[in-house]
Amino acid sequence: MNITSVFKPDLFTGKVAIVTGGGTGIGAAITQELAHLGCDVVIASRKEQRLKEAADQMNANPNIKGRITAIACNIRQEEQVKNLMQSVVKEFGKIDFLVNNGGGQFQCPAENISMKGWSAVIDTNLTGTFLCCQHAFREWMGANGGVIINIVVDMWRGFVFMSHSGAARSAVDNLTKTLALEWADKGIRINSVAPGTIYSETAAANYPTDVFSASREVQPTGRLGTPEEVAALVCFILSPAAAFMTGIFASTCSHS
Ligand SMILES: CCCCC/C=C/C(=O)SCCNC(=O)CCNC(=O)[C@H](O)C(C)(C)COP(=O)(O)OP(=O)(O)OC[C@H]1O[C@@H](n2cnc3c(N)ncnc32)[C@H](O)[C@@H]1OP(=O)(O)O
Ligand SMILES: NC(=O)C1=CN([C@@H]2O[C@H](COP(=O)(O)OP(=O)(O)OC[C@H]3O[C@@H](n4cnc5c(N)ncnc54)[C@H](OP(=O)(O)O)[C@@H]3O)[C@@H](O)[C@H]2O)C=CC1
Repeated sequence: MNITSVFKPDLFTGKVAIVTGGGTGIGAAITQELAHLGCDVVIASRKEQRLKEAADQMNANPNIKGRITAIACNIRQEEQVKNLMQSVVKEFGKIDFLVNNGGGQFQCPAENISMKGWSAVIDTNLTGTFLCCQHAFREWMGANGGVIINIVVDMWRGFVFMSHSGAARSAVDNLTKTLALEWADKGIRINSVAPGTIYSETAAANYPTDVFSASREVQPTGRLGTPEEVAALVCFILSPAAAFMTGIFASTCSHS
């Protein structure tokens, strides 16, 4: 994977981040960029073997200065989220950054979505994000401050055939705004970021048809975005350059 850093090489030296879904696609690019800038990163998701292999592969990159550690966690399970936050504080002594990137959905017309499928998407994207924010607050950030980024989608004009995800992400954006207000006096900044339409092998594997190629022509840039371009925006918001930015929705591209 490429690293496209435009920041100072030691920007995040000494910092500790958690990136959910940090072993694949956009999450892996965020992880690599953070580690390139000196941050220790804990990546967390369900598929432990794939997660560990991703961490090993990224740690083998000679351009990485931070250490990348894998901890299995299903963000839908509160005990696993609590364990993730407690393990990171125990091993690294703090949590400076939390990037709630783990999530996703399947395409299905609204009238055909089963209750189980609806719940899986809401529990992953809304409740999972809430649990990660809440337990990061309880275990570290409430007493020490920090920066949180919630990865959402550009759902403002609807999210066709992904009504469950559009509803969950819109709720996450509102949650972001509320937490920004509730937690500002604790030194916590929290913003949401919507990637434009970003191709990666793992993202594409979730769709039966080539939805990414199909959406290329409606992009104002005439091309899809890259995971590295989302990582650059995330690193900007985590950095002191965005110290006055909280409760904001930002996107790498408004047409998805
Ligand atoms: C225009 C181009 C797209 C641009 C925007 C791109 C946005 C992106 O987000 S790309 C990233 C895509 N990555 C992912 O979505 C990864 C994560 N996704 C998932 O893990 C699943 O989609 C999940 C959110 C549904 C969670 O999966 P899991 O907990 O493993 O649940 P199951 O697979 O067991 O499914 C539970 C339940 O959900 C229903 N269901 C699942 N897939 C489909 C489907 N393709 N069609 C219809 N219904 C589906 C179904 O009811 C499942 O239960 P069972 O029937 O018992 O299997
Ligand atoms: N690619 C795109 O165009 C866009 C992507 N997004 C969002 O960006 C984020 C990253 O997507 P992208 O990199 O493209 O796709 P990927 O499919 O590569 O990434 C999804 C990640 O989420 C993790 N994940 C899913 N469910 C859970 C769970 N219950 N607990 C913990 N981790 C979980 C997966 O790991 P595991 O399976 O091991 O749990 C995987 O690493 C997602 O939230 C996605 O919806 C938003 C807009 C556009």
